[in-house]
Amino acid sequence: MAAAVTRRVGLHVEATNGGADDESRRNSSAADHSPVAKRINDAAANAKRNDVWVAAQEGEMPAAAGNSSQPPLLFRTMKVKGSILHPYRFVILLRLVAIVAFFIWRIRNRNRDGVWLWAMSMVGDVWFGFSWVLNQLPKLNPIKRVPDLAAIRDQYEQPSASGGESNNKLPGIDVFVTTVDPVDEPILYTVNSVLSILATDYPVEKYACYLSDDGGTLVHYEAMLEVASFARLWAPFCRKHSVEPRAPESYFGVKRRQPYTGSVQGEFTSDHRRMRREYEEFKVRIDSLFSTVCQRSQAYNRKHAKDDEAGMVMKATWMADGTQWPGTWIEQAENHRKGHHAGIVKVVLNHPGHKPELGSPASIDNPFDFSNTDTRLPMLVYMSREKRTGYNHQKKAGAMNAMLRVSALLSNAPFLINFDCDHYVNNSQAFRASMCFMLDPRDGRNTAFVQFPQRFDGVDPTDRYANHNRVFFDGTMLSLNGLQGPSYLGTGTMFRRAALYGMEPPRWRTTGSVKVIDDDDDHKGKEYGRSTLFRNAVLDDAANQERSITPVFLDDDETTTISSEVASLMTCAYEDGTTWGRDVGWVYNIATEDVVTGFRMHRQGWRSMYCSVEPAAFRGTAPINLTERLLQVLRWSGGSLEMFFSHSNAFLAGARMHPLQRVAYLNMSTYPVVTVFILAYNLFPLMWLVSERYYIQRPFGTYVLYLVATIAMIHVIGMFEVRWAGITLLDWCRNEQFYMIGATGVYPTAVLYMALKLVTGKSIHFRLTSKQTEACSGGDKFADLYVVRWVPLLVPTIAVLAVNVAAVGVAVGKAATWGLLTQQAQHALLGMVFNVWILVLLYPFALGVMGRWGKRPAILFGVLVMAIGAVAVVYISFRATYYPTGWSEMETTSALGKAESFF
Ligand SMILES: O=c1ccn([C@@H]2O[C@H](COP(=O)(O)OP(=O)(O)O[C@H]3O[C@H](CO)[C@@H](O)[C@H](O)[C@H]3O)[C@@H](O)[C@H]2O)c(=O)[nH]1
Ligand SMILES: [Mn+2]
Repeated sequence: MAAAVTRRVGLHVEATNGGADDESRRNSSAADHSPVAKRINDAAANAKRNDVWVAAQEGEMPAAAGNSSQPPLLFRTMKVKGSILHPYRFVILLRLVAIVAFFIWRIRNRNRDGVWLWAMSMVGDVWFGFSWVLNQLPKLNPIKRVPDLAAIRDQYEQPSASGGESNNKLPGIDVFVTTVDPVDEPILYTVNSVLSILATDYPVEKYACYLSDDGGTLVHYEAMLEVASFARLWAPFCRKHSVEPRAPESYFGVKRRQPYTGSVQGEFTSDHRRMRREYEEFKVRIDSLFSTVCQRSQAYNRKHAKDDEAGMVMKATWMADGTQWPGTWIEQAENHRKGHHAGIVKVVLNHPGHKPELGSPASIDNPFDFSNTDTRLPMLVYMSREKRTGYNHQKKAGAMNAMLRVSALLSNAPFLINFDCDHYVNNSQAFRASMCFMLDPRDGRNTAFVQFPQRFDGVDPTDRYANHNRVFFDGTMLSLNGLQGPSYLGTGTMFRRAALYGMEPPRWRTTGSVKVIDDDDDHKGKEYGRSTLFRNAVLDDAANQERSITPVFLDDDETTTISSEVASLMTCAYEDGTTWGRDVGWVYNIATEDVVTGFRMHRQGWRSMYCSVEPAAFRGTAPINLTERLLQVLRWSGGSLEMFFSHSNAFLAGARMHPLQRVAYLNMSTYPVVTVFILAYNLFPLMWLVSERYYIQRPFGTYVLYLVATIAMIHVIGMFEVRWAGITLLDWCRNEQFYMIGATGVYPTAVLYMALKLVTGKSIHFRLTSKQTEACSGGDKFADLYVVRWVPLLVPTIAVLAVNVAAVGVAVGKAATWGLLTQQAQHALLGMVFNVWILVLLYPFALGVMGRWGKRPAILFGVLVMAIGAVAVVYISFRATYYPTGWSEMETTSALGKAESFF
């Protein structure tokens, strides 16, 4: 019943949003023709939507030079309307008062017997209260910002009168995609990610796409060659018919197609059909790459073995042009294995030049008529940094830093966007949308990064393990957006290159110049490394933030110097003796590089912006397998504690960080500690199993009353957040449940890990989150949900489950022994409410460890009832055997509980 209600609320909210989407989609198609009309429409749409959010004023306008008019604002700011915001803040205040009163009351009513228990629980409660404050304070002022695509078009993209080179002033963007393994991170995701980037709606000559392959596998490189050739059809097709999304797998997977918004509807159906066939063939080619490479290599190896006098069979992996692949080989060999191979850069697609190139009309060879469509493609680069044994490669952060340097020489865009290989561009206006924040006349120059929410495909419909994480992506992030800005979340983020280089934000620069521009060459060498070309690129970056990209053609003979310089930028040794990984680039020596990298920028005084658009800008995949999900949360919580014990501790942030932003970071780096107390409380019923006499606090009735009140208030606050964040009740419940699952099983491990690291100085290796693969699931889309992989991480939560089931059993047993109306039974039942609540929270976990049986929750309930019944029976018979004449403790207990007349 409850589930049905939730579902209905969910549907309702979705329907409302869906309506708004249609509205904005219609608007965006009209926008190309009339920006003014769009803005009017937008305002109307907003008026309809503003039952929660209302317009707000933000920032000072820069003084207009002379009599010229003010530059237009590129985004609008919204705040939560007063009738929701004020009561929300009031309840928070009320709860603050309540917990203070609670502590005072507890101290006044100290237990004289069992002080140790009382004191321990007191420490726990103080921590609960404190961490709640850390979590709640930064949420007082949520802000939403809406990019104005029409305004940025008006200002930066005037069509040129002559129709030749466009008069487009949008700055350049380097797009980074990281991958490691073509199997663990299915190559189909990676090629879709790159295709969606190549086909996105941003001027092609103004962005470049880089794929970093940490595995150094030939299959990845050849996949990029296939992508480049397929994109010659795919990108013009997307442009011609304005299709969305532009990742083919999702595009063809969409059930309900959007209304057509292109300009040649007549040709759409046949183009679409042909394109689908092309894509199917493309997928077959990608699938067969593994065997193609293998067979080719075998053939070459046999041939060379014949040529070779000694007849030695080589085990090399060969490229199509008959040369050996410099990266890792299928059969491992010296210098060609994982973690030990040369660096590789290959420009797969060169910079396209500035003039649009229309395609040809349909012909026998080419069934698509692209005669009115620009067929150019942006620059595409494959790279794999050098790896050597004995070096710490710093995982993703190391890969990102290598890309940051290499791209500085090849295209040097002032902005960059980074994606994990399992994320793709879902809304082709996304790049432009984030640019609205970077170029806004108010505080754009001080904006280091624009973070988009992460949205996921392939999550089971009820989102058992809270993969969508809407409470975080829509609640927490909008709150930070009202402070200094959202934290960096690792993927779907646009950066200002200068901020990654560790430069100061303009508003904090004392002179007009930037830190990097000083003539002390030695100093720069220490910061950025030896490469002069790279240091010059850094200077260029500091000088001009609105530049286009500066293409370099690696194949050119004159650019051999650049080639060798690029090679040196990718070596392991390049960073030796520099500040890479600390003051420059992505931050090292931590399990999660993302939050700390953003933190470094915030402490320098940069701000960040949250950009949530409809339809979602980017989408990705998330682990729906319980073990995978828990391991992911383990890495995050471990990384968060590491952050606390590092130079990135929030207390050390310095004066430029917004005070509440600092509180938020403190919360982000201490939250797993709560597990100590949660575990203690959750396992406490164990004591009730042994004896009746343990009380945390007396008078027990008042204590419970306080608990119920403070917990209820958390939920009331939660309901306000559900309302302003625009999420569903289900999202919220899942979040509560997964919090408990994490806090009982994962956080203890994280705390232990951190303690070990502090003592031994050694950190543990976290593995890659493996992505779900439909291929191995035999048709069941959510098969991963039903696979249990046993890891020690599961044990504490199972223990908590068992203890609480037993406690319910004992409570039932007591009620049966003493009769419902006795005080013993009432206390037991009251305690039981707590146990049942824990069980409800852990319900998804229980389903998860059941594996395939979890498909039928009825079985779980059956087992539960039996277990509870069994414990109850054991209790009753135990009582009957040892206290056959009645309860000797009865008098003691009621004597102790004089003040418990409440019940
Ligand atoms: O040695 C490595 C290891 C990882 N990666 C890439 O890093 C990304 C993230 O790794 P993954 O294992 O998928 O982590 P997730 O848990 O899925 O990622 C989340 O958490 C990470 C921080 O722990 C963030 O960096 C990610 O952006 C965020 O999506 C992937 O693209 C990998 O290909 C590398 O390039 N080199
Ligand atoms: Mn991921």
